[in-house]
Amino acid sequence: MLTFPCAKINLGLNITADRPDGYHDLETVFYPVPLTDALEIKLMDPLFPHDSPCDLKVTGTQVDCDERKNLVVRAYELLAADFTLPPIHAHLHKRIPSQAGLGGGSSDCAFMIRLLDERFRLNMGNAEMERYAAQLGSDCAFFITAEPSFATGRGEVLQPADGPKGNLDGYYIAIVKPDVAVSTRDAYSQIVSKKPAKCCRDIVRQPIETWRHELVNDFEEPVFRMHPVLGEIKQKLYDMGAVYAAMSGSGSALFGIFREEPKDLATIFTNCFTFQSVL
Ligand SMILES: C[C@@](CO)(OP(=O)(O)O)[C@H](O)COP(=O)(O)OP(=O)(O)OC[C@H]1O[C@@H](n2ccc(N)nc2=O)[C@H](O)[C@@H]1O
Ligand SMILES: Nc1ncnc2c1ncn2[C@@H]1O[C@H](COP(=O)(O)OP(=O)(O)O)[C@@H](O)[C@H]1O
Repeated sequence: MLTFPCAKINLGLNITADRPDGYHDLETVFYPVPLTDALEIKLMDPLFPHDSPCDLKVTGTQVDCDERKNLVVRAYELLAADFTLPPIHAHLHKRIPSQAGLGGGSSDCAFMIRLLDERFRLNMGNAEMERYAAQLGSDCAFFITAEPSFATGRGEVLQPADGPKGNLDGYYIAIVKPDVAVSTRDAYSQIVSKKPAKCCRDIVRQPIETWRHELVNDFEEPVFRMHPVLGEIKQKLYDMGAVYAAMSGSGSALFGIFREEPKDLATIFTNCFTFQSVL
């Protein structure tokens, strides 16, 4: 059985408070984008010699973590503690860049939970799958439905991001991934949390032309200070005609939203993806 875990971008991201558990409260609009990994599972032959009941092979772009610690394996182990699951082979083909703020690892584990639920008829509803996903990472729960969502709490409290102006159907989204790695934990350590003047959910309901002046990702200021090239890429996306451009999550990927398909992006940026936003 095969599935395609998608990436996300953050339309606005405000870190609103420090929490006693060491995490931060935030407000963000998660928006799914059709840049995907591929994830397949197959039943393991009972005679196949195995160390782990989830035998994972990873291909494609590099992931900086041991296969046994991969979030796909951790999702299997989390469910295997509560459900009877047979041993499986999993194949993950990575296309979503890592340490990009695009939620690639989070998406893989949420899609693994969905895949296991469907294949082995675990009969979990979305709410139960979201609870499992949230145990693996703060933004994992969003990927269970991967619908545009307004997120609060650690990122796991989700509501539909309603409002027609938040729907980017027909627009082109360009994602640029510079050769800079940003650790999410380090990025959070640079943040001074505060409530925004206006909530990002309300701003994305406004006409997209207003976003440039109102929609903020709080990580940009400290991360651009550490890596000025990221601010330069954001400006370049505006110079190329983006109606809105920002960093995604804690970086280092930048995205631009365009009315017309941006031309020659690949000649300007070495690692970039463009697609029309159709949900
Ligand atoms: C910043 C965001 C914004 O969407 O995305 P990415 O840039 O990673 O895509 C998310 O909050 C990332 O969520 P996720 O990547 O799941 O984070 P986790 O694995 O739960 O936590 C990694 C580390 O980030 C910090 N962390 C994370 C979430 C949060 N609300 N407060 C935090 O302080 C903690 O230091 C934690 O140890
Ligand atoms: N399936 C996976 N894909 C990507 N990263 C993974 C995966 N499983 C575990 N990881 C670890 O999680 C970290 C964060 O995942 P990543 O996809 O880079 O998220 P983001 O770019 O949103 O911060 C990676 O640097 C890697 O060490």
